[in-house]
Amino acid sequence: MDVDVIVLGMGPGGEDAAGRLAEAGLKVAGVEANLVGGECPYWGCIPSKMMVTAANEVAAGGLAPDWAPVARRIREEATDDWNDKVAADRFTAKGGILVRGHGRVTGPDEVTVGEQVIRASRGIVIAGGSQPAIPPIRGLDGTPYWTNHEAIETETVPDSLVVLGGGAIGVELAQVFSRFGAEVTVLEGADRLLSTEEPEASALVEKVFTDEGIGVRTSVKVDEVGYADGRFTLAGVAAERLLVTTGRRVDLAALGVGAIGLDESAKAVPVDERMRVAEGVWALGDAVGKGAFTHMSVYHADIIVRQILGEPVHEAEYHAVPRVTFTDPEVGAVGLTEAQARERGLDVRVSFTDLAASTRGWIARAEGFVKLVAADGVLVGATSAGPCGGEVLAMLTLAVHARIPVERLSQMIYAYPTFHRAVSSALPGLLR
Ligand SMILES: Cc1cc2nc3c(=O)[nH]c(=O)nc-3n(C[C@H](O)[C@H](O)[C@H](O)COP(=O)(O)OP(=O)(O)OC[C@H]3O[C@@H](n4cnc5c(N)ncnc54)[C@H](O)[C@@H]3O)c2cc1C
Ligand SMILES: NC(=O)c1ccc[n+]([C@@H]2O[C@H](COP(=O)([O-])OP(=O)(O)OC[C@H]3O[C@@H](n4cnc5c(N)ncnc54)[C@H](O)[C@@H]3O)[C@@H](O)[C@H]2O)c1
Repeated sequence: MDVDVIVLGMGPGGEDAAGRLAEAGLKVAGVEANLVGGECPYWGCIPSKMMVTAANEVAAGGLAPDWAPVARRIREEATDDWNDKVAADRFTAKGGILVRGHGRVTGPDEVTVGEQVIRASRGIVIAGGSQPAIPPIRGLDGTPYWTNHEAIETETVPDSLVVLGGGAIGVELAQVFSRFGAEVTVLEGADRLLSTEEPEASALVEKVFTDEGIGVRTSVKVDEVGYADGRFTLAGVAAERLLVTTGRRVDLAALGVGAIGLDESAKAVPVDERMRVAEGVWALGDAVGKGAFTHMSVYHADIIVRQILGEPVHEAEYHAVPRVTFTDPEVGAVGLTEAQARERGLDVRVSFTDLAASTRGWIARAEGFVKLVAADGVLVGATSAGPCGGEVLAMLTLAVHARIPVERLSQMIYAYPTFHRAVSSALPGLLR
């Protein structure tokens, strides 16, 4: 088959790129091995945030800890029982050609799916996303451990759960299952949860978890997993279920990118600032290792689509990448942490404000904080943790993205009494 563009992988980034290119009148083949929409709508962001929303209502006392309606909502509203007909129809209605199956790049303008060879005259977009990275722990292979897929699909809450890996997925799901009645222990290899975020964020989440009865063990090295009589045992903890959330990996060999001269043992598909891999080949999203977030996939897709359509395009920038971990309290962060800024040799200034010191924080009895990291008179990073940490993050993302001088930010009027007013309390600490 001859087309204009092949999009290999129809996750959030691939689906967006393929749909927009098809709408613009190009002949687009979207290749998908599993479900059109990818990880985010079926096993990631959307169902996990439905779980988080329900868990927060349980914790607030507004909802009984009954899992059945949560599982039903995920099945009926989020995933259509893990059926992508709506998404597939949406793409074909735009004129796109959906090719189901596992595709491999077999040349600079060619992707092969089973017996079918597809050739593209305008380009290939590699959008294969990522898969759970499973550590090579003795005894783990062959056991019925969960990844995010089984955790999202579950119709029952286990009586006990060990979560291996205290990153974003691990902490969000640990709190959900705990609030729905499971006895949960998080085992983290690093010396703190959310180890890539500010240490104050880790301390806050660890404190809240401990207060809620979630076991937290850090600096844990798991050498062996035992599984017998329906129970897992690892690092001295026994539980009905084991959820492995130890990061994600990109399988370059499965994408066949050796055919265009790439090292298939690399961790990610290498791209330049316009997401170009080679002449007529682009890549996006989790596959390029520049932040595994849906908003990054769609950001990349926009840069690629504009080039293919000959529209004005900007280069990808990574100084203001926002991320939100949807624990309660939420941890929102953008740009560099203090440690990362110091590692870069920047002349760093830091300021910290406890949310409880702000009027709204005090009224809401909120736990959280705002931490600002500045260099050369502009914010280079910030963390907003609290009940609306992900929303307070918006103004901080704008400030880091647009490099608004700290001085100018300190002249702004902050509505009273809001959580974001804590930012105005932290700013003077950067100016002194
Ligand atoms: C539990 C969980 C919660 C998350 N929560 C959030 C959140 O709150 N906010 C956020 O921003 N991000 C979140 N993420 C991350 C987000 O889901 C991913 O960053 C996003 O889905 C990546 O999009 P993508 O388009 O790069 O790839 P993916 O979503 O991984 O999709 C890639 C697609 O390509 C297909 N594919 C791969 N290889 C081939 C091949 N060779 N041939 C054919 N098809 C192929 C796959 O089947 C898949 O459908 C979460 C992830 C998880 C697991
Ligand atoms: N709210 C969000 O935006 C959101 C939510 C979930 C996931 N995501 C995305 O998905 C990505 C993957 O999530 P994740 O939580 O799987 O990965 P992660 O890389 O964020 O965290 C993995 C954690 O597991 C630990 N770990 C690794 N190997 C271990 C081992 N053998 N024993 C014990 N601990 C071990 C790491 O130290 C790390 O803390 C995230 O980085 C994020 O980009 C985003």
